[in-house]
Amino acid sequence: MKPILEFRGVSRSYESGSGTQTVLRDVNISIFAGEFSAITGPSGSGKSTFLNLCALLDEPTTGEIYFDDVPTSGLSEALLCNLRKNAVGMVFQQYCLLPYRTVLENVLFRFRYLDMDSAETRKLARNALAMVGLEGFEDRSTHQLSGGEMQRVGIARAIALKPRLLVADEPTGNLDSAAAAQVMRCLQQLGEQGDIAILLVTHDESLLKYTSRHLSFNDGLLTECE
Ligand SMILES: Nc1ncnc2c1ncn2[C@@H]1O[C@H](COP(=O)(O)OP(=O)(O)OP(=O)(O)O)[C@@H](O)[C@H]1O
Repeated sequence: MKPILEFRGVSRSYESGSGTQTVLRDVNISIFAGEFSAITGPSGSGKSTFLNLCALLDEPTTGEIYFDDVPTSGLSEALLCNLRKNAVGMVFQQYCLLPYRTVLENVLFRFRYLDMDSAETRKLARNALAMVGLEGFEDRSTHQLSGGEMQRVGIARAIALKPRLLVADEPTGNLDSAAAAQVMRCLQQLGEQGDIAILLVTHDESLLKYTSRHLSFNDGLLTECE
């Protein structure tokens, strides 16, 4: 099986007044469909930097990132933009929902700027809501939802276009343990369907029981944990 995403010799440095700070060092990893990977590590170890590279929001300083076997450094900004829109879904700690809009409107937001038939987008949005267990919630306003429900709307929005890769930065960071478990089970089920690779950054090691792979960063170095 070919990886969805492959890092070969990737490093990322930032320049500042005080010199160069290397945040990721020689990262080599392949990410496959059906995997649900947890990414842990101390604060400042490079987790979000890695996630931003995976979501193609940033570029390596050295090395190459392959998306579906294609080296991304050779892609035009238009093609990269297309990949970001269609092939990558993102879930945020703060949910980032439109306030006082319905659940369905929030998921439909994923289709803005896309030239798609509205009957088709509504069908995809409803399917995505069903996949996260929110069938029947379509017409509720987001301010009537619990935190766990809001995050599942965030996941539905992220998967509505059937991305190849789902990246989630601390998606349970604002949730109590019961709601966090609900969100993790939802992500686990999505991963088990086998079409998508899920990358989850978390500080909470108790969530590792839901994931199929554990990657850990320490001072910019990636370790695969057993
Ligand atoms: N755009 C940037 N410019 C300069 N330095 C940056 C930038 N983004 C991140 N850094 C630095 O890179 C290092 C790693 O940051 P990153 O956000 O990837 O860590 P993290 O492991 O996600 O941390 P946390 O768990 O606190 O979110 C930090 O020292 C941070 O200050």
